[in-house]
Amino acid sequence: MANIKLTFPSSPSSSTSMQTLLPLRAGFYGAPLLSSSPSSGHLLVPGHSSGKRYKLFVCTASSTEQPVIIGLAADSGCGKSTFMRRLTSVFGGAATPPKGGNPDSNTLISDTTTVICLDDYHSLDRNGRKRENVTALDPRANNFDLMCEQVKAIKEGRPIEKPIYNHVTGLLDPPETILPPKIFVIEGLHPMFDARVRELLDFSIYLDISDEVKFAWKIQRDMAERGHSLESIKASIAARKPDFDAYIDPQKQHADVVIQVLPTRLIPDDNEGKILRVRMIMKEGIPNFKPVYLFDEGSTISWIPCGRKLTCSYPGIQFSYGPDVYYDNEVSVLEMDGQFDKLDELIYVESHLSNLSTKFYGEITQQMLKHADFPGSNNGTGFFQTVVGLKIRDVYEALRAEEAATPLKSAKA
Ligand SMILES: Nc1ncnc2c1ncn2[C@@H]1O[C@H](COP(=O)(O)OP(=O)(O)OP(=O)(O)O)[C@@H](O)[C@H]1O
Ligand SMILES: O=C(CO)[C@H](O)[C@H](O)COP(=O)(O)O
Repeated sequence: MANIKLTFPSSPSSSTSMQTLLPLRAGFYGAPLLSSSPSSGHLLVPGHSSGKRYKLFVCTASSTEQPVIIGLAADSGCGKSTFMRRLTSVFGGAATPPKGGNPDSNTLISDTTTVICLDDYHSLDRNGRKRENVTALDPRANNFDLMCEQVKAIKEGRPIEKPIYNHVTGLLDPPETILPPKIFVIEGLHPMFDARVRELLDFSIYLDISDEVKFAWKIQRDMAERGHSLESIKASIAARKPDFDAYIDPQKQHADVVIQVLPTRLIPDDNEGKILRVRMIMKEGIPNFKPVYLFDEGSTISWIPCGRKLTCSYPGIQFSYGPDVYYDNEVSVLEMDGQFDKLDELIYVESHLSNLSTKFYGEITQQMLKHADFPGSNNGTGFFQTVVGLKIRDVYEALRAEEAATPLKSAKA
């Protein structure tokens, strides 16, 4: 059987560089790599007697990089998309659906990051769920074997043919090809449900939106923007609740960071859900992750910022910080209740926090100002989501550095 030499442009653009080809990625097509030469631009693979064609692809990730896998769990309509937009912005570049692909794809791709939505692993489409009388939250409506197999493949640097759940038609569409990126985010209902998938995550986040706030957000979006009636929104939340409690909510015990969103305590009996108390619950002892702290690490602190330095109208703003225990795990909790009026004054708060993982003074404030129009930019939801974005950058850089320090290990992995 003759070997095949695949030749590349001699001066490849940065996005099609030979150096971006991974041995493992070539192997995916049944073509184990015999040799490669970035300088002369070739890749040698064995010929195939069956006449099967090799499908050639080029990835934008660097050859020795193993993708970092991030899990983001939350119920539908709880701010996952907003969080993802903040995250991809930290790494630079906008995230867009795969070019030339299915217009109803749920995937978002930016220079460094690919975000897939786990709804794509629904094994039952809308009709199937109706027939079987199960919700999309029920594990029986989802294919965890395939999810596990494909997340593992990406982690090992191999592309996948991922199904697409079409939210417009309620049907399962033909699959799309996903190439291993530098950062692979799996977002949706169940990223931490299956222990095998959980094991593959390098970092995990759970967006924990209280029922009151979820209701307020649903009304805002589904009633104001999508024309749903109040009764139908209430009915949809009630119908999901038992499965949400059984299958989605328990995942928060596994998350490295939980962003909990609650009604404010600054206004007695507030039920508008506009002013929020947001808590960032950060697990201690997670590799490459240092919890943020206020003033003094490990102390219990309550802080009402000076009104002359941080303008905030009624009901004001209050921070607290301290150690706690969450599902038997030691955690640090940073809390912000209330909202700020002038986004640029956030620098005052930023300068009082430590372990923020910023690269320069004021980076968080700059990020927040960049996306002032995103929901939650004047309160703790946007603030803490931005902090977690920087923490993910930290995890990514630390894993890259570890890989660089042990090149043999990463080549063999
Ligand atoms: N931090 C926030 N503050 C106020 N409202 C918010 C916030 N985050 C999200 N929302 C509201 O919730 C809606 C849904 O947000 P987003 O699209 O980010 O959620 P999602 O989890 O991706 O939703 P889905 O899974 O249904 O696509 C927004 O349109 C907005 O109305
Ligand atoms: O919980 C959800 C996650 O986004 C959706 O309700 C689920 O994916 C089903 O989608 P649809 O309502 O479009 O059939």
